[in-house]
Amino acid sequence: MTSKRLKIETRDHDYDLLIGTGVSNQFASELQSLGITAKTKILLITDHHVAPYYLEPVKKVLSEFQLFEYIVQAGESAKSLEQVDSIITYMIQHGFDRTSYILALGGGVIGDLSGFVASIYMRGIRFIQCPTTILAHDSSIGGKVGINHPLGKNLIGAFHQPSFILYDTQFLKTLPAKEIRSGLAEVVKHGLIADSSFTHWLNQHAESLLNLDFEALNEALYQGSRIKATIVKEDEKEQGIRAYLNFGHTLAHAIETVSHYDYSHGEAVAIGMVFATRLSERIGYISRKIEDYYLKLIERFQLPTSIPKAYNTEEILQILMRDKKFKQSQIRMVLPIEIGKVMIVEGIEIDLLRKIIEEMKA
Ligand SMILES: NC(=O)c1ccc[n+]([C@@H]2O[C@H](COP(=O)([O-])OP(=O)(O)OC[C@H]3O[C@@H](n4cnc5c(N)ncnc54)[C@H](O)[C@@H]3O)[C@@H](O)[C@H]2O)c1
Ligand SMILES: O=C(O)C(=O)C[C@@H](O)[C@H](O)[C@H](O)COP(=O)(O)O
Ligand SMILES: [Zn+2]
Repeated sequence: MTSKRLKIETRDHDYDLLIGTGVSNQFASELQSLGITAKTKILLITDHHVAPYYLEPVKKVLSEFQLFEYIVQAGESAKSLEQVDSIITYMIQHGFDRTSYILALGGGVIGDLSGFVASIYMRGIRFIQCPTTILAHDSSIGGKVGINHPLGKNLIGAFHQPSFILYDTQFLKTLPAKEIRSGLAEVVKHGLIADSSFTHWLNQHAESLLNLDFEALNEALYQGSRIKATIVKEDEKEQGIRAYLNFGHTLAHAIETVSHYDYSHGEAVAIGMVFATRLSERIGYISRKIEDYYLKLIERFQLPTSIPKAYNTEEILQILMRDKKFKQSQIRMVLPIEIGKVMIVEGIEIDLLRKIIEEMKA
């Protein structure tokens, strides 16, 4: 595909997402147009899986800038206060100031961690997202940045919008199969919450997407990003419809925590979407036929749809009760009402959640 540009509009500032196979060769000129000069310090943050593939190529295209690098251990454990502390110490020691930038080169973990550091370093500096996973088409847009607490996922964070997103889909060619499937779960989520024709398109293109057919992939990532950008524009701080982007996440975050992150985020979201769909059918918002359509779609992407028997239901429920969508202990969830449409439902009975969790332990 030729590259595409999408404007992300937020109250704080607008910024561009530049997406396409090979767009990293435009990286330097894009940074210049943001006003970044050779005097600006840029801290490249990446992880130890991504670094061997892409750190040197990115440093090469950005060689005219004053680059520093910080490599963290790959995986969810990097989203921790200890990691934030070490990066901030490095930045202070290396003279980073309020004109400096952070560049997040990696998946959602690196984007969330780097963005969080940017949001608090000297009360906030600018940052750039350079996503390297399919999933990060979601995490790089919209400014939700943060880290985990041992008691739960993403419980510490901020809203801090990036200044620019450069998404070179060529970087996806080294993704392990598990991460391809995981990222596609969030693409499917974008279809299911907002666009029935995109959902049907995804159903037809599951195989090409799983095989990293770049034409299909670029299209899917652009459409998913467009859906996310539209929602973020309308409700940047999640006062209303931004919660739709949380479809599947109420249970997902609990599954990730209970599994000690053995389940990837996208896998857990897949289980969570099946859970929310089943709940919606039980309450009577959707038919069994639509429930089946959702289940089959998620299965087509080779994603998990059940909960391991060994997981303790009461522990899952306890973690789930800390969901950020709940208000004054009232259970609020995003449930599907037709293909491509969801709504927020309040006052769900905990016993019904318990029953469905038990049923899903196939
Ligand atoms: N802020 C948001 O709006 C938002 C949205 C969705 C998810 N998230 C967060 O994103 C995180 C999940 O992101 P993720 O799935 O990208 O996980 P990740 O960043 O852990 O990446 C997954 C794995 O793939 C490796 N990897 C990354 N790019 C690679 C490449 N090009 N080639 C080979 N290996 C590569 C990583 O090292 C890691 O091992 C979760 O913490 C989730 O909570 C945030
Ligand atoms: O951007 C959003 O809003 C989302 O909910 C996107 C989700 O895919 C993402 O996993 C997000 O980090 C979840 O947010 P949280 O507020 O429930 O932690
Ligand atoms: Zn998510």
